[in-house]
Amino acid sequence: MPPKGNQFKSNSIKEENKSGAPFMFPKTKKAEPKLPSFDLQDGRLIKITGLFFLIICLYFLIAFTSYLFTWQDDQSYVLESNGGWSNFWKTPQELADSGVTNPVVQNWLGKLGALLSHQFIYEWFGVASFIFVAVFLVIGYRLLFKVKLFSISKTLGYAFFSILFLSVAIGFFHGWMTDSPHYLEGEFGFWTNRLLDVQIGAAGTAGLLIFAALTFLIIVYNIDFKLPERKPKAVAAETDAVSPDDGSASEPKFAQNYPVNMVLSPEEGPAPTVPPVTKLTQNYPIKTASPENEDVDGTDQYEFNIPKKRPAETANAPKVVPLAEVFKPVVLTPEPVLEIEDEVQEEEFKPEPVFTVAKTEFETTSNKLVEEFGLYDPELDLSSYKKPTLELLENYGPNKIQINNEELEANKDKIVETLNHYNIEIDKIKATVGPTVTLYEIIPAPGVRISKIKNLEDDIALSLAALGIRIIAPMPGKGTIGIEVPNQHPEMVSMRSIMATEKFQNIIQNNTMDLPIALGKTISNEVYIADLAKMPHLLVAGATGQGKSVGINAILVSLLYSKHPSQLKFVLVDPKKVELTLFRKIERHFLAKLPDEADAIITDTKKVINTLNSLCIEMDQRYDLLKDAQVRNLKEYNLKFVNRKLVPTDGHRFLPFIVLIVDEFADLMMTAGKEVETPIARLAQLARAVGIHLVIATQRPSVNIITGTIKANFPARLAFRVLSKIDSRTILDAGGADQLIGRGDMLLSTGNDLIRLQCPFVDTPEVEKVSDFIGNQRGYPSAFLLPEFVGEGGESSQKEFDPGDRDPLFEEAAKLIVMHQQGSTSLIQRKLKLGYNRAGRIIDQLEAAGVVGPFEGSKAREVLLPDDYALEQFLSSINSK
Ligand SMILES: Nc1ncnc2c1ncn2[C@@H]1O[C@H](COP(=O)(O)OP(=O)(O)OP(=O)(O)O)[C@@H](O)[C@H]1O
Repeated sequence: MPPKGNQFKSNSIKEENKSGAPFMFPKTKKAEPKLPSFDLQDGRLIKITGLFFLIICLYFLIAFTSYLFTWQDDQSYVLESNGGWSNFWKTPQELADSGVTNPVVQNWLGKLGALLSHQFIYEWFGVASFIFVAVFLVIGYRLLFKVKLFSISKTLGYAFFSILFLSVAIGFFHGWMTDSPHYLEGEFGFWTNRLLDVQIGAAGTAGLLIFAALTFLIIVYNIDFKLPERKPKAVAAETDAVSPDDGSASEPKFAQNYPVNMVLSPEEGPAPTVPPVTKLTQNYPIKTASPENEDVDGTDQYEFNIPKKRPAETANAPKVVPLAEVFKPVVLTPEPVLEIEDEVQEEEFKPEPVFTVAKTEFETTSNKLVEEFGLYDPELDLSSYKKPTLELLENYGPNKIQINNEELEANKDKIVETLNHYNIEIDKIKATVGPTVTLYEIIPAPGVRISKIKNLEDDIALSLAALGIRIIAPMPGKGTIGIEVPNQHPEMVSMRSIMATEKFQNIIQNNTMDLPIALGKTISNEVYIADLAKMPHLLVAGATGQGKSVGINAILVSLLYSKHPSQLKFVLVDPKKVELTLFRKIERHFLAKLPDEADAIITDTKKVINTLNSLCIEMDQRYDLLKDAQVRNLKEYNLKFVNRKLVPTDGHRFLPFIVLIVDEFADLMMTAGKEVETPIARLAQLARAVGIHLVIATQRPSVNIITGTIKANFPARLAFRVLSKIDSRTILDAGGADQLIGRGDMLLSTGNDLIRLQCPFVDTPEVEKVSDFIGNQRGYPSAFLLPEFVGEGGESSQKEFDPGDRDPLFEEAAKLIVMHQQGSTSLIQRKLKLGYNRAGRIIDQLEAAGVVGPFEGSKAREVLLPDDYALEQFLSSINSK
């Protein structure tokens, strides 16, 4: 909404033009001195009007009261037949001539008092005219003292009805006694009754009056509640509770708010399961369900009837029940502000009470928004986006385990032989053929010590003449000893075969995992899919050429196949510069970057530090948003946002998951050390709840790279083949990774379990096709922008302002910012339709020039110029330089 000041300006310009006068800025008009004007907004006029009403009120009150005593004396003076109002100007002589028997008026307020009272009371509405006094009082009091006795509009409405109704009602009863109009009902009341009598008869008139009275009571009583189907009988019972001349009648007299978790509103329809509240005494605490409360004296308690019998029966024997018991059937929402309302009712009338659980104002607005616009759909911006298809991936091999019985037999024989050689007897042996290794499970004869078998690991490997034998003794949860022997012809697990499985497709379709990553096949040929969001971070290690990069590609591809660009963003760090370049094409869909960065894939160590720190800012901002939304994690937050319970005007936004992938962590640690370790450790410690997850890969899992701090925060670790047992221990806290066979053979440690997996293979051309497929679709205008981070000596810290070098839109941007008093880049971007980079440059210039303050993280920058005038002065000063 444009500011008011501008509206006034444009209005005044319009008026100038309408009248044909030459165009002038309103400023020039200021020169003419003006007399004080009494327009409607002037407080003095209002006060005078208020005073006038109060005087009139007093005048009428005295005149009317006097009329009750003096009307007979003044009758001949005020009668229409004797001259009526024209007598006001007549001399006593003239009055005598016109037949006035008593020319000296007795009314305490003289001729005018007598004439006015006669007009209002006798000729119009009878004693009901006193209601005018009340009306004038309410209006005058409000205008003069600015004190709201009652709502003026309601007062006028009720007064109008009451005057007419009372006049006719009094006329109806008085009509039985007299044949001529009387001051009690006035001529209006008298003649209306006559007319009604002729048309609908006395009974009809009585019916009409009752109907009018009840209608009035219904309207008055239900003024704040909707009850169109309210029975007249119910209203009849309420007559004691509401008085028609009570200006506050819109609220039931006995309504009180109590901090109990629900609203009892008898107006909203029947609820048969709930007993009626028969008595409600103010200012007493509500008793909780305890046996001693059941017999307490009714006057000190809130008592509720359980309608076990018909109302008439329960009226005689009301049973006191604790509030908690009465309200049992209602499912409560957490801590809404709730009220109990009741009314005084006659014994025989028992309306059926109704429970409604009050919705907070906030809930109702969000419900309204959802009704109007539907749920917020984050995918709408890129609604045409298509997820990559399976055809983009290659199908390697038959995808079926080829069981070579000869090999199996030979291996079994060798194992049995070797063990026998060491006097270890075997009861049973079972083989499970996996893609790369076959697991032989041995049940040793009773009495054989497991440690003995474990110690023979190398001997068995030697006798089997195979690399990569791993002995698992005992097999967790199985009571057997496992010997993993590599297959002579390992099978390649293609990414496509994993993606095509029902398991993966179900996960994608049913959204059962937030960040599903396909990690290949287990030793028993099961497809293994993990949820990165639950891990919540992943440390990947493996010697060079063992399949690490393929593994990272597999993780990226799994996520690209399962998520919409609005739900997920990657921050890609690739110090090796070549591994992740394939994903450059998906920048505008899936990548996040620093505001001023040209390239979304970060290869420079300095920029990595800035990006990691920026991610920490993003994390902190997200925590602030979560705190503000009173939720504990990203999922709950987004759910609230989708349900429109959080609105962008409060700074809320839909939060996509952010996955940080670092392909060569060792390189970073060597060049930047603590500068990298600190933000990584912070993110690893805290970022999971706000949807930021890390995948850190390293070739060298030595302790100076994977430090204690980092390791402690990465419970999930993935080891490809490493060169030494020590490396294996560093990464997995256990041996085994050194005995893997490479080419995607890996061990996944999830804290307790160690699972051997064959990583799915996805080749570079496949990745390229997938990124092409995504990149060729319509994307966002730019990559997802991370918060700005100004490091020491960073570009943004140069705050020299050169007026000659300013952007052509500098002035326009400055005006915009001063007008909105909001120093935000996105405002400039939006209003001037600029790209982020240019808008960012302008805001830097504005900062250097002193129009806005420094960057303040998530908040908009402070605007240092208060108004247009200051800006104009400022601009002319820099222009003159
Ligand atoms: N899951 C797999 N299935 C089959 N072969 C694989 C698999 N993973 C890797 N390989 C083979 O191993 C080779 C090396 O893999 P990759 O490039 O991933 O190694 P790396 O660990 O990333 O090496 P570096 O650290 O030097 O980049 C691949 O070219 C491929 O032939």
